[in-house]
Amino acid sequence: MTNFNQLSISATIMKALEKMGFEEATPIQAQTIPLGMEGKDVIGQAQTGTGKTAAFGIPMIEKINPKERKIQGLIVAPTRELAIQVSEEMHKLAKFKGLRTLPVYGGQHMERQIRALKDGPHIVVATPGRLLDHLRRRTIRVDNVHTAVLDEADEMLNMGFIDDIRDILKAIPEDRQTLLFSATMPKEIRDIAATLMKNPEEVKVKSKEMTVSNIDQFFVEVHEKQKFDTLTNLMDIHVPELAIIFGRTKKRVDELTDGLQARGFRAEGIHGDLTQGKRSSVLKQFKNGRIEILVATDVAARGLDISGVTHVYNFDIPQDPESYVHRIGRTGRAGKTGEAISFITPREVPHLHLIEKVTKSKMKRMTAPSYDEAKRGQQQLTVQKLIKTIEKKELQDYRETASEILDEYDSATVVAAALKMLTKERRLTPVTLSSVQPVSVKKGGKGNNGKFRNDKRGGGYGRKGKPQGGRNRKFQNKRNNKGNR
Ligand SMILES: Nc1ncnc2c1ncn2[C@@H]1O[C@H](COP(=O)(O)OP(=O)(O)OP(=O)(O)O)[C@@H](O)[C@H]1O
Ligand SMILES: [Mg+2]
Repeated sequence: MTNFNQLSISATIMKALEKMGFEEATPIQAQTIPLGMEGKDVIGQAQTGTGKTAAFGIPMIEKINPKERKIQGLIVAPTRELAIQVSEEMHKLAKFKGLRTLPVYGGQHMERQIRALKDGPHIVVATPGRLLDHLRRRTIRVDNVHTAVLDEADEMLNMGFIDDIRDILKAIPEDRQTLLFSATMPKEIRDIAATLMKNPEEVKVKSKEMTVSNIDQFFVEVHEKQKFDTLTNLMDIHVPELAIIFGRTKKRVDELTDGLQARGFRAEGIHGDLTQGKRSSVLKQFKNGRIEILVATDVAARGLDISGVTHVYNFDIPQDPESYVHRIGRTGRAGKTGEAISFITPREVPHLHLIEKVTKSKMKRMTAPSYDEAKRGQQQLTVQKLIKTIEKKELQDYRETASEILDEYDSATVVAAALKMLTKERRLTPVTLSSVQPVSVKKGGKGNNGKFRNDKRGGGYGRKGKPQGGRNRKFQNKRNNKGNR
């Protein structure tokens, strides 16, 4: 274990780390902060939830001159929610140094954003689409940027983004320092990455598996038509504190959310077709526990750090092993434990093995619970509610009626009736989802290691409307397809 004070970090950042409760540096932080502070280009790979944000954030902050009110650090992240979160973490790390950090993302009011930019932030955390819009309009100047970071680098260098990222990096002075971080880095993408950097140092935190060991991984083999009942049965038994359920498409997420609500779960969906206002409010409700289940497309798969997520359900198994790694990584963060449960239809079994092979981890078989087992789980929940009410001791007004009924019936019968009334029998609300095709292993048997997907860009990234390439052809938008997340 490495102490932060062994890493020559300046006093203002040390103060921030103390305030944030960081006692020791994580392995990726211990290995990349010194390289970053030397000015080296770094490709950093470490498992989900192991503190990559501070690993690139600290060296960036160290290099920034607070007196110069120009953008000196630029971080690009694939989704709006992640840009906001990274910006918040950077703000916490940099506040005693007096740095200003601004998130810039699609779906936000352009005029308001331009005003905030005029305020002179030192660090900007942006999504690629909106950043390019600003570069085209010349409302963001990156001539003074000396540190550029691609968070979720492999995702950003996928087919759908690569041209945008190239254009962004071309606008930044060449003598910049470039830092690329992710939990996954397929070789093909690493090769592309190297072309954008100067003699990058590669740091890969050694571990046998791509996934963290504090996530217990399970799979349930289940026919498509039984998936939904199995899901609600499982949740009645697991009783997650907070759970994320991943579905394959936006429509799927909408249907799942409706179905879960109909069965009495506090669930909301998040995907790229929702307004930014809705996306933000859903995430806020989830973070403060007002909703207990977040149903999401892959738009929520990467980077999001929400404490209290105890369970991740892959209602639909993801196509790419990388996506699997990131999705399940929403639990088991910063040393906490979590469970990941993936639903596999019988035809998807080969795909399960592919994911296990690429991620070098094993999923244990979990049997689908029976309805009776789930019903016991539901009753336990009701019992807990009942006990809470008993402990509140505000029952005086009910005692007389209670003793009257106990004169006529025995106490077990009365309690059983109360439990029945208070327990929502979920089975009584039938839910049918539109059918979907099973995922299949791609030709060649090796699968698609997360590379070169061009079928799901757009929706999650907030690019709405036409490109505005007129002013500056260099920043012409080449991508305008509608994604499925
Ligand atoms: N040294 C540390 N000590 C304690 N907690 C830390 C430390 N570094 C980071 N954390 C906390 O750990 C959590 C995960 O960090 P972070 O989001 O940076 O992980 P990540 O590696 O980027 O994960 P992902 O691959 O999912 O993006 C955050 O809540 C962060 O504040
Ligand atoms: Mg991260």
